[in-house]
Amino acid sequence: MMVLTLTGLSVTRRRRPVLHGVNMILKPGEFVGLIGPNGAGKSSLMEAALGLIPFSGRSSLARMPPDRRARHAAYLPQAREIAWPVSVADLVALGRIPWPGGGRSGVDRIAIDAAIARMGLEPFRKRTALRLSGGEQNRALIARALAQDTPLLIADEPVAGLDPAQQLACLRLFRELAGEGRTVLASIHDLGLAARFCTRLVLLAGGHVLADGPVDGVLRDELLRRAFGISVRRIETPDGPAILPV
Ligand SMILES: Nc1ncnc2c1ncn2[C@@H]1O[C@H](COP(=O)(O)OP(=O)(O)OP(=O)(O)O)[C@@H](O)[C@H]1O
Repeated sequence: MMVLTLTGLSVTRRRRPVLHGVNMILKPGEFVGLIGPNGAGKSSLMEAALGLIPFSGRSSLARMPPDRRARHAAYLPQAREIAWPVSVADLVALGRIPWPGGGRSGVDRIAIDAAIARMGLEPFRKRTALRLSGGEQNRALIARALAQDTPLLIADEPVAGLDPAQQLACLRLFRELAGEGRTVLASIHDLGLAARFCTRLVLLAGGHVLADGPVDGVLRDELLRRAFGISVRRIETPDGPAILPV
């Protein structure tokens, strides 16, 4: 069973085409890193796949009715906006709205507590989410997405603004989710982290998929030069490759 199928997905923004006929199939157990330069179309791809912006082509997710879609995919948008002064626990509980208990059942409470624990947010449970640091707010929003308990997690730059330890914890968690049979699609700018944790990479540039496949096949010099205009130095370490842009 496919978790997400995109066929010929194209997006035009302000009459400018920004995504050109993208095809992508995501399967259970994949942690797919979406890499590419600023403006490549990574956010547009995720927003169109979710049915949040107009597109042409086909997204299996966007075709679902909204209630089913919310039980199939959780989304961490690039803009981390918390609109109201709710507690961290209440913010995470919002992830349960698509489910029958709506955040108040015993099942909901278990999912909420598990998400809070997984993101190390117990000390902040009762604190107003607006009074957290930027990185802590980010973790609370990831916890909300985890509480949604969906087969697919779409995360736009989930490690932006996190300290190095939290970056590792977040990506390790996403890898664990994939190990549990879920699917994660996340845009990541740090190529070294993407290489270490993702099971597959998709390289996007100018709205086109330049490469899609195993990490080593995508992080090739010639492809990176075409996409980013840079070369990289790759240093193999016991923890995976360190990738230094030069
Ligand atoms: N709301 C918008 N209205 C008009 N154009 C937009 C809008 N959002 C993005 N764009 C344009 O669409 C193109 C793709 O942007 P997108 O945000 O999808 O790229 P991205 O790969 O996510 O970039 P980044 O790495 O900087 O987040 C860019 O040229 C951008 O200027």
